[in-house]
Amino acid sequence: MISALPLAVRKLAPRQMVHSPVMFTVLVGAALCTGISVFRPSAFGIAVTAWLWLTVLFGTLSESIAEGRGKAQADSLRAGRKGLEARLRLPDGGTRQVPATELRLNDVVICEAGDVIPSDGEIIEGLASVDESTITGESAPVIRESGGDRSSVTGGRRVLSDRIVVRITAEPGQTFIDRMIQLVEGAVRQKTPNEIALHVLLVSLTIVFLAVTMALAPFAALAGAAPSPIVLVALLVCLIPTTIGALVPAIGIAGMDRLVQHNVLATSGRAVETAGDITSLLLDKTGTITFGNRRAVHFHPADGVDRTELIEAARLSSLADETPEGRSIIDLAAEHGVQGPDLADLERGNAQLAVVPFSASTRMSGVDLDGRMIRKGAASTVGAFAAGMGGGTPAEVEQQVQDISAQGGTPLLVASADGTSARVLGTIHLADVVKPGMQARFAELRRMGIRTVMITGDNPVTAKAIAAEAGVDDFLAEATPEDKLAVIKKEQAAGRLVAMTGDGTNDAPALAAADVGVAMNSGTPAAKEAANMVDLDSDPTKLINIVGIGKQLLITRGALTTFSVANDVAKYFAIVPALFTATFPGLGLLNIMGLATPASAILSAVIFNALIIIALVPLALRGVKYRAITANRALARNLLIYGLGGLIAPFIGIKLIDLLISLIPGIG
Ligand SMILES: Nc1ncnc2c1ncn2[C@@H]1O[C@H](COP(=O)(O)OP(=O)(O)OP(=O)(O)O)[C@@H](O)[C@H]1O
Ligand SMILES: [K+]
Ligand SMILES: [Mg+2]
Repeated sequence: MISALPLAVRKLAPRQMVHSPVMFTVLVGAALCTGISVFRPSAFGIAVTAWLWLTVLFGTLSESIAEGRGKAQADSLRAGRKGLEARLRLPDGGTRQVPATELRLNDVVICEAGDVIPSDGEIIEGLASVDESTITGESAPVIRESGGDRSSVTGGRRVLSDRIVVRITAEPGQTFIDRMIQLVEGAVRQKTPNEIALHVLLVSLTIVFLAVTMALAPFAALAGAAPSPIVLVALLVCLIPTTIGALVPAIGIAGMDRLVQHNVLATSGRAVETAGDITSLLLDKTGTITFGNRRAVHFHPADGVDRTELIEAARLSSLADETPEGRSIIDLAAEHGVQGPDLADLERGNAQLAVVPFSASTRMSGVDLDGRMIRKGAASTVGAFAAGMGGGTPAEVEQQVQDISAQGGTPLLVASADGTSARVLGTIHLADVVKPGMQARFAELRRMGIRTVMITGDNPVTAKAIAAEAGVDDFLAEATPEDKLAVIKKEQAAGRLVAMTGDGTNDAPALAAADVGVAMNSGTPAAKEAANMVDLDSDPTKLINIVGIGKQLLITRGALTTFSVANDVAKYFAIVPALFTATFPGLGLLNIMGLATPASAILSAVIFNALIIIALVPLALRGVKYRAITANRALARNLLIYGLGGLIAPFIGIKLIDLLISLIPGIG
């Protein structure tokens, strides 16, 4: 608290204060009372003035305590980057050592085992194991490689083995760590829609109570008991919602901090709050529910096809395939002793070569080589390709496809055609592994009332097997990027709030359209750019924590608003009767508090009003405990606890302070 003081004092500048109209009103009141106290000093006036200043200071203090915690996080992030150097690749092929902070978009750098990756980027060549341990986590080596959906790297992580060539994807100051630093320091905090709504409420209440207080003066004057300006200011400050006005920034900052502690980076507070109301979660399969290192494990030739012929065709179709799947096929072929020729050999031999790259829409890849069309891909599309040229898919191949799919593997059909006829040569078995612990985590999401749907480009049988193994509620197979987007639009049209988790470039449109888009940190730069959150642990069930944080944020703000407003109402009934009992003896009946004097009643209320801010700072930072109950029940519970608590607290607090004050001579 002490270390947050200097910042709190700096925040007292009027330019900063206008952002919070409630606290700005208190600031103006404090200044007014200071002026009056200078010209007409009284013990009461000076005491009230001092406590008004303390009220403003406690307000800025709560905010700077929250920011201070973020700053400590930010400093440790910065420290990790200090003096970081990069090996920049020059146009002539040589390299030069430059400070990491000078790297620009599209620069190409080289990282070898032991190097710290200087900035965010995409691997364009090579494969490496990278220590993805995050700010809070422990060491977690993962494989990153060019070509597929696991191609992005984050600045500040260490390469553990091998060598990669990385194209920088972030301008200086725009990297992940930079954005995280800005976020935790509160520099880019924009008001969320909920915060704006609350802001409007607070401004309205302030205006209403300003009018009430001003109206009180002439009425009281008519009755011959004109209150002094200091009393009026004190009354106003007690009535306007200072508690919540002071704590709102701290609540928001604390929510963002909690997210960073869970290794989630959010680009907006809005997404975090929306997460609290999510009812459906759509997930990509490969790389999100599974690890995404889909590798070829087996070649199954069709009856009458030589195994080597299948392997050679599979290998040719993958020569120019930059995806990890494609490269794993080349590797498996080599294990079977099938090696040359490679692309360069073919070009040197003047072969007629056209590459057909893989796309998630065609679900197929391959080459056209000297009039021969070699394709591999999803059974449905390659089957249709062969059928188009009169080549049927043999029954045993169909069976093989079913068998691989039933095990949760991805079958790729290999076919070869020459323009007049086509043959299906066999299948390649791609295997992938479901990330551990998914079942229990998806069950937890179900308990929270969130429906999980896996959307995959894979075939329905594979999708069904993986869906069952992971324990999602539903799945959609053979989905194109457009289908993924359409599912989100449909859910949203039905009035549901949708979260999407994905890792691939083909997930980017859906990630952007979803109310909450969470990209896996292992994913492509496009996916991470489109999403409004990135999970550094690449855990698709992290949404459980995100939802919890979102709900907690909303509940905390709601609870403290209820408390604050109830508090102000109670203060009104505690001090107004005490103020006018002398003038209107009838009000004596209402003066149940039996406060010592009108002056000590006012001062006690002002002191209570200031102290309650400090008393609630820990709750604002920690957050009100979130339980998995429905929103209505949570609301009812909070109204009861914080509403009732807010009504009762001032009566007790003010009475106690009044007792203490009445012991001090000179006031009242
Ligand atoms: N390199 C490749 N060459 C040919 N076909 C491929 C290749 N990679 C994948 N496929 C086929 O295309 C289908 C869809 O591709 P992919 O799995 O990338 O789509 P997706 O929509 O991202 O789904 P997922 O949820 O599995 O990530 C795969 O199921 C597979 O049949
Ligand atoms: K108040
Ligand atoms: Mg994918």
